[in-house]
Amino acid sequence: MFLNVESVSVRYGHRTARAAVDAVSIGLAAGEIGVLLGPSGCGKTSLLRAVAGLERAAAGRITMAGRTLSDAAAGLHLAPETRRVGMVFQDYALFPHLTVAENVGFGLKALPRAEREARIAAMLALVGLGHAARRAPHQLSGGQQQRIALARALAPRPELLLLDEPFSSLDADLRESLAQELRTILKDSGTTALLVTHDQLEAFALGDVVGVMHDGRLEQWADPYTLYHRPASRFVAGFIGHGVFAPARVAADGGRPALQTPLGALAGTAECPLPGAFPGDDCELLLRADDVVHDDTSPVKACIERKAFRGAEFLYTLRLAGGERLLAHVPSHHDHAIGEWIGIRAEVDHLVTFPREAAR
Ligand SMILES: Nc1ncnc2c1ncn2[C@@H]1O[C@H](COP(=O)(O)OP(=O)(O)OP(=O)(O)O)[C@@H](O)[C@H]1O
Repeated sequence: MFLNVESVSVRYGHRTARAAVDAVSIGLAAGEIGVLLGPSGCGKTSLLRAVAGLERAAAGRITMAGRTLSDAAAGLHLAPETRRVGMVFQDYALFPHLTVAENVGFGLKALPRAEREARIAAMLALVGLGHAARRAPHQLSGGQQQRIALARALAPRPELLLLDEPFSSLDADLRESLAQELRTILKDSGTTALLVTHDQLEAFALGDVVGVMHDGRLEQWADPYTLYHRPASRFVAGFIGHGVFAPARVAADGGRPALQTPLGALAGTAECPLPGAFPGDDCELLLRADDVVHDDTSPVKACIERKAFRGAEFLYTLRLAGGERLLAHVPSHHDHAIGEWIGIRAEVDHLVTFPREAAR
């Protein structure tokens, strides 16, 4: 791997304080985009800052392209400016008294003038703002300023680009288009990048690999498809997408093993074998809103408790006769009233089960 973060911990204050980052390991291949995702306070920014060298790792090692950047056991900690790492922060902090071109050229002072100007022009072209070179930052929109911040960070050819919530001060529409653009720019320039966000759509739009953090720990480090369809923990399953945990039981269905669920028996497949030994064969099945299909011919009926319009679809909150609650995405031309009973069935491609939690 190009970037290796090995069992890194970050602690603020006393050695015995709870770790903000607790023995986290991740790796990125050259040119890959990694995203750290998780709720506020889970430690994403602290991990990013440890990679940047802005925080000292209390334990673990960080290496990049064969160089050791941090090694807590050996007491080694390279200063941020010697790590060949570029950074883009949330508040894009362009220098207001410099032009756009001067901002982009800020880290290139050591280059001969002609080379420097060529690099500035190339970076401005990369972010689609070649025409804005002579403007002042305040003459640009928020999204344009953030693209200049990106050009400025990429100009000195960092080996790794770190981005901390780069779009959080922008409005939702702009965020989505910039996320797509950012991915194209990073891929076109072959940049290896690690980005922090709490927005899962942004993480999925950008990341080749996404890490979900919770209470300082890394719960899973995987591609977006795997995170969604094969969450490794109950926390990841609950944090990503819409879904519920339905009580289920491993039992025989006409002699074949099956999972008995409130929506009927579901058979395992070679790809998704039925779970092995749950105590008493009881477990909980993750049922995502897109695993539950509206079907008037189904014998299973559910009452609509709530519905949220999402344009192309509704997100229905449903209650079965037995009291279990489910979520379902239903095309928005199926506009049923709250309180109405509709037919539903399960269409589950991936059986994801967890041990049943006693207190639930
Ligand atoms: N400089 C600091 N001094 C003391 N504690 C800190 C410091 N920075 C962060 N923490 C604590 O470390 C934990 C992780 O914080 P961190 O900022 O890394 O989380 P985060 O996931 O990036 O959160 P957010 O999305 O809100 O920025 C939190 O409990 C936070 O209060």
